[in-house]
Amino acid sequence: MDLIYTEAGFLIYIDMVNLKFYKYQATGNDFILIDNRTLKLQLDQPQIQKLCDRKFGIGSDGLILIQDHPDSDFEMVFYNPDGSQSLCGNGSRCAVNFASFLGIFQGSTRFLAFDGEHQADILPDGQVRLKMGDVQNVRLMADGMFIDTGSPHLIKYVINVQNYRVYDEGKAIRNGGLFKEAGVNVNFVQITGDSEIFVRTYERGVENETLSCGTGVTAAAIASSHKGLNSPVTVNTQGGTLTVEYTQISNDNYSDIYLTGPAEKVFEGTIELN
Ligand SMILES: N[C@H](CCC[C@H](N)C(=O)O)C(=O)O
Repeated sequence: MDLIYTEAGFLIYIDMVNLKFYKYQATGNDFILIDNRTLKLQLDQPQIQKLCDRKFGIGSDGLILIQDHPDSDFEMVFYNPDGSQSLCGNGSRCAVNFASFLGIFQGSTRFLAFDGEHQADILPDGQVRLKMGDVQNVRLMADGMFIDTGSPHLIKYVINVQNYRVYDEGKAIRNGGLFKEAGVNVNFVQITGDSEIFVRTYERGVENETLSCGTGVTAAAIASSHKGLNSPVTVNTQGGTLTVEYTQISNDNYSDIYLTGPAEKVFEGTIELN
């Protein structure tokens, strides 16, 4: 049973709605996007889980609602498939392209996400350049470097990332003592050049490896400044290539952080939502 507002502003109960959705992917990190500006749908965790399920639903690494906001061009509300929330870098880049498709803005935008307001530009080649929040802390831990780029990330450097047991080791760390409660995204990183890395990520809330993770590649690029790499960093992932730029102010302080890469519509459709 859902509560929604009609165009006239009436609050009505509905048993089932034919929900229009759009499917986007950003370097293989895929998302369901819904224009929620009029619908004002409030989804519960079982509905989110079902929509994101790759067998019983549409299938995705997350779900994003686009909503009006009095102080920004729009607000994006992101959910992991398990219903948990955080900033989503690749999802934000998809939301920017979707909001432009909806005619909410052209060229440059300011929108609200889980960790506050972000600015983004759609580049002439269609890639999206997203401004990330500043980073004030790089914590060296036994298991690797911990950096929060709007979602929590652990960075581990490995020799042969292509053959690494990302799922097994990522799952163990994410559910291990230190991170069991809040969870963490685990990024396995191989330095492949003077300003190039390859990143594979086990994602919290997806509870699996994803083909790329925007906040993860951002954290990995920043961590790599402690390994002698400088901005801009080319980050290759299983799903494609991204670029991370930043200004390092001090050992732990980074600002003007930008994540750039493609974000494309794959298909659109409707689904019956109970
Ligand atoms: N799973 C992450 C959120 C999505 C991160 C990733 N999809 C991205 O592009 O940043 C978490 O719960 O911290």
